[in-house]
Amino acid sequence: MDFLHRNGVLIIQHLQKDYRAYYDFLNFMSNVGDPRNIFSIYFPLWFQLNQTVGTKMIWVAVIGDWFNLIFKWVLFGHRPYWWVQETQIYQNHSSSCLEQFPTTCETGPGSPSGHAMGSSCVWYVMVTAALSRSVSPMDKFSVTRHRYAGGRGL
Ligand SMILES: O=P(O)(O)OC[C@H]1O[C@@H](O)[C@H](O)[C@@H](O)[C@@H]1O
Repeated sequence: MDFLHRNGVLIIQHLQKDYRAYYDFLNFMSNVGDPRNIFSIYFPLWFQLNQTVGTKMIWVAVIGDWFNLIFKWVLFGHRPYWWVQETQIYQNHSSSCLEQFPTTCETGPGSPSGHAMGSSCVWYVMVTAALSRSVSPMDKFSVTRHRYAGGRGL
C-alpha cells in the first residue's frame, strides 16, 4: 500500500506545482460537480426541465453515495494529507508537503474519494443530458431532409 500512497503523493505534488495556473478552473469544476449540490440545486432544477434527467440525478446521488460508503468500509484507506505525516518511509523528516483545501479537510477514510466519485457522476449526467439536447435537433433536421430528398426522388 505504501507504494500506492507514495505515487499518489507524487501525482498530487505534480498537479499542485505544475498545474497551478489552472487552479481556478479546476476548483470551479470541482465545486460545480460537488455532490451536495445535487439535492439543493441540480435535482429541483433538472426535474423542472426534464424529469428523466432529474430522476437520473437523484439516483446517481443515492447509488453513488451508497457504493462509496461500502467501498470506504472495505478499503478504509488513508488520506494522502495525513499519510505523509505518519509514514516512516521518508527519511530524515524529508516528508512531502501537500497543500490542503477546504474540500480536502475531511476526517473519514479517504479511499475511494466520495468527492471524485460523486463529481464524475454529476458531470456525466449533465454532459450526456446537454449532448442529447444538442444532438436531437440536428437528428430531426437530417431525418426531415432525408425524407424530403427521398420524396422528390433525389
Ligand atoms: O470522500 P471524500 O473525497 O473526502 O469526499 C467526501 C465529501 O465530498 C464532498 O463533495 C461532499 O460535499 C461532502 O459532503 C463529502 O463529505
